Amino acid sequence: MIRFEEVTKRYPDGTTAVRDLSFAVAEGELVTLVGPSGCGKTTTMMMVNRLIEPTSGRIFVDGEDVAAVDPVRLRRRIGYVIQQGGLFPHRTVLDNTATVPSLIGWKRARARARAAELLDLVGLDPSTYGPRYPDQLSGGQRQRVGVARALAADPPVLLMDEPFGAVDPVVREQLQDEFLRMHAAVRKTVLLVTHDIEEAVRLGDRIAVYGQGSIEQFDTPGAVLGAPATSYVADFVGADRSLKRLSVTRIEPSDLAQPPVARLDEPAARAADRLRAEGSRWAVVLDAVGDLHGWAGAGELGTGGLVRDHARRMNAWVPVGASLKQAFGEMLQHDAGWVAVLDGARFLGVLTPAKLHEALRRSVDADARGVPRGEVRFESVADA
Ligand SMILES: Nc1ncnc2c1ncn2[C@@H]1O[C@H](COP(=O)(O)OP(=O)(O)OP(=O)(O)O)[C@@H](O)[C@H]1O
Repeated sequence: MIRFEEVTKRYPDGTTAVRDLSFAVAEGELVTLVGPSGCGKTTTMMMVNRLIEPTSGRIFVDGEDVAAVDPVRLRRRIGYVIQQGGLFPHRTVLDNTATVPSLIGWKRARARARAAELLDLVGLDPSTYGPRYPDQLSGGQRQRVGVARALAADPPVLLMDEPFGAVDPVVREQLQDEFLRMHAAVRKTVLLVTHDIEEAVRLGDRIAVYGQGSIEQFDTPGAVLGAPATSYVADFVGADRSLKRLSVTRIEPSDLAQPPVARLDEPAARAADRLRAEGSRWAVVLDAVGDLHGWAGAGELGTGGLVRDHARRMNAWVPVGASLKQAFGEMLQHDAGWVAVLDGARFLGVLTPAKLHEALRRSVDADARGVPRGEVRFESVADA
């Protein structure tokens, strides 16, 4: 959808902002450009909508060389979000959001209806916020309006320059989550600039890590964190990259342990026999329809009665596909030695700290070798 071919930008004062840049962004893909200040990220982005012209090389959007497209027509097809939202201070939120549809000749009522729809999509009630002016909004709300405005004409491509940069970390994480949900629904091709590696990893399908004026590594978050291509990238992603990796590694069924399962209404002695046979000290307890209830220990089950007499509630669970970080968070929050992993309501297995560690190690190995995680085997301390 977006393709750079050997693009160089040299400013009149001799500064080379980017050198021989070649990369491509697939349709519907979200690529983050990350790197230290002054490395050329913004220059890269602004060449896509021709706010900056390259010195040499070519850039294609949807197969068309942008140099051959009228810049005004080009920008109508490309949404642009900048830090602080870049809103017009003297226009209401609704009119700000309706800017592009109005520019391309939509009737006022249609443009405003579309703007209201978009405000709703970014979590702002149009009847409350539509009539306000930008300075009557919080920083996070202004940024949402910026995103709504960029989406208003339904452009296939979205350029975002530090769109969540100007808010505190909590609001920032909220905005990122909302944006990811929205992106999953509307699936635009997105190029997003950030200097924050956490944000790059969290949002990007792939990440371009910039050195000075060129890309040092262009790969998935898992690969960048697990197998940095150069020592520069390793330094940039930081010594705690394994921790960051927790948030991008999704739980797969092959990661899970399968402890014995007992039903609430079965005789405890029968469950205790099963635990003994499997050499386990506890069982996961499911209710009559197979939903997670909690757990029960071998000792208590051995004293007879029904499983329900001994079962303890357990609320630590995550859906399959959640990140290892979420699973670890649940464990800590519930002070639990394991979390259940569910597919909808169906119990799939449990993640223990040892299994979590194993999943992390296998994902690093899988990325380095380019194979699926389920195929990676190794011995862990927990097996010994
Ligand atoms: N108009 C200009 N004239 C001369 N040099 C420029 C101009 N615009 C940018 N530069 C230089 O080009 C280099 C890349 O700038 P760019 O804005 O693309 O970096 P960036 O990675 O987006 O940085 P930041 O994260 O600080 O915004 C920098 O050295 C910058 O000083």
